Amino acid sequence: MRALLALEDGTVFSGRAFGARGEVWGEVVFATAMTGYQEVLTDPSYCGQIVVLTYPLAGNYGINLEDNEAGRVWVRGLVVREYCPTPSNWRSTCTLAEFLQTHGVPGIEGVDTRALTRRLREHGSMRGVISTEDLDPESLVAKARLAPSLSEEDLVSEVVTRSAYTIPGEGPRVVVVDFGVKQSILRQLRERGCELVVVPPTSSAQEILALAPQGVLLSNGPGDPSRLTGARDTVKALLGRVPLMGICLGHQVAALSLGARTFKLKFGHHGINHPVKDLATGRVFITSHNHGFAVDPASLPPELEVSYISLNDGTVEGLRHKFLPFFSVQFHPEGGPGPQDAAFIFDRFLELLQENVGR
Ligand SMILES: NC(=O)CC[C@H](N)C(=O)O
Repeated sequence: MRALLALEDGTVFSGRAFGARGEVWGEVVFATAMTGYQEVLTDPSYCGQIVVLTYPLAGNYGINLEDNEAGRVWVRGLVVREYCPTPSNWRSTCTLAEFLQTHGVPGIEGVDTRALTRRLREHGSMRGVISTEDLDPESLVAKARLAPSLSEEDLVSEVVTRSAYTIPGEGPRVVVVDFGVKQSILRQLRERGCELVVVPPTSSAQEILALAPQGVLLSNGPGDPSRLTGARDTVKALLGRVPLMGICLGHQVAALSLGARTFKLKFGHHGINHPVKDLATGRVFITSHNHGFAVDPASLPPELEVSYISLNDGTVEGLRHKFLPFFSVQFHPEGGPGPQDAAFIFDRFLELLQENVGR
């Protein structure tokens, strides 16, 4: 069955449908990881986006029961060069197309993803529509132009927990403020023995402090961080009262709470081999990235310092507070997908909790 992908700049790509039938719109972004499509599809940070995989073959190792980052697919649509309907892997329980069908998400294959990626790289991320129903290119382009931008959508409230829940552990109690948390982040904290209380992002500072946490983790999540003014004020009230760590959206919200600004990157960082440099040691780490926004270094207040930068484009990739127990990373120390070379960041967080015991 034929499917079309139309972009707001008027470009239309024709391909074959796989996965669910239907029509979806979203911000079209390219992701450069060669593996890890299951983690990408289920990462709540991708809510609102149509993902183009630059690696030309998808589906060859199927879908398994262990690699989900959430209980459902969050990307709105998937674009690939070639879909493999015959997966071969001992863990595979279904095909990529079946997985997309189950979750009602359309895929389109047979697209010249190299040409598409070059266009996104030149023009920046764009709104787009995938359809298996409306095969009129002009009408689809018009729909792409009418679609809301990512910044106009309230995506965080779509993906988060409605009520708090606890994951038991023998170690320090950590409150995770859920903006769309990935399972891999919770896993990293659980492996270090933490007792986790995952709370909705609408929780107030008093509600969070009433849980007597030894630390608070601000999670990853979808959309434009500058929309989250309530969470920004909550983080401001928590700063200095409890050790804090932010990852990706959590990092951006924390920066905003300290008066910094965020801005939209042209086409974002979505991949698993992004080099970042630790400015304190000069050491370089290969890290997993998934962000379309970044903190403006010119807007940082004097009490915040940049701890990591991207070696690809100089983007701020980490922050540290000079006096208060707070640090954050824009990249993903948990991998999922991607290398866990920077998983020691979670150890740093636990050290920060220990340092602050009894304060
Ligand atoms: N993975 C994330 O938390 C992404 C943060 C934010 N939505 C961005 O695109 O920059």
